[in-house]
Amino acid sequence: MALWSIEASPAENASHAEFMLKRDGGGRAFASSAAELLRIHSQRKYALPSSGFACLMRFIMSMEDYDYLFKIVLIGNAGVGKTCLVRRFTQGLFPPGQGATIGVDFMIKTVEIKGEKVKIWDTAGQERFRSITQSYYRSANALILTYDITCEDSFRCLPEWLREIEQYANTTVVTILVGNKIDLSEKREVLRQRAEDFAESQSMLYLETSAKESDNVEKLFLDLACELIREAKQNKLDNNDTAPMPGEGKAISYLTCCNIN
Ligand SMILES: Nc1nc2c(ncn2[C@@H]2O[C@H](COP(=O)(O)OP(=O)(O)OP(=O)(O)O)[C@@H](O)[C@H]2O)c(=O)[nH]1
Repeated sequence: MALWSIEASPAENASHAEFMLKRDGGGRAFASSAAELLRIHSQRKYALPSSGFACLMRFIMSMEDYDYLFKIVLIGNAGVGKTCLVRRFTQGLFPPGQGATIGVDFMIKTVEIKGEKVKIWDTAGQERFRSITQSYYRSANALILTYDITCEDSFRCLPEWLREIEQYANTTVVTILVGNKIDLSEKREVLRQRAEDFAESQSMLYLETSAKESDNVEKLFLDLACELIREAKQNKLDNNDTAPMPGEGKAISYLTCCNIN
């Protein structure tokens, strides 16, 4: 795996660049914002080592203006639509012919929720690269456990994913179960009631989405962000803390709806 390092400008001939991403053994890229840097990084399909990932996160936190930064990680079988959900939310598009994610894909979006600037950092990883993705969801504030409603197998694997969560994720992480691809309802293999029952048995909320038609995608991410803000504020009050850090959220047993505007 190639190793990347990050340097802040001024870098030579980088009039628009604030960030420079340098690859071990040659190769570099410039970006004018941390979000662009992440996009370049993910397009080039190289995974950062976990130390690099932590470094990148610290860098973003120090360089960009925000009130909160939340890391939301999507997990679930390959092909259930994790990357498409993230793309729909962060870029407002459904990429035609979305290829399998190599390693981990990062995307970042800043939203304003009730006057607070919130950065949501999404990652979606492929199951074949679990050793990489595990280190990424260790510091997650929220996990979106995703399956495909037209694929029984992806639903049957959920207990396996829950074991991973138990093993690797922060015990206080917020987890939500998502059944994606509801635009393909004629091909549905997993009844909604069955999924709701399963989610309830695991104390998770349940939501059905379509990355393709954009159904419930905004709701999914923004409701999660709302709840994470609420928890972060509560933590701050409890601990007299100054800044909410990724992975420091407290247990949340359910999500509350809130108006975004
Ligand atoms: N009809 C429909 N197709 C979808 C939807 N979401 C994703 N897809 C398709 O499902 C396939 C897999 O989507 P991805 O987003 O790459 O799935 P993934 O879970 O990120 O897959 P990996 O990167 O391999 O882990 C692609 O062909 C998408 O076009 C959806 O909501 N509806």
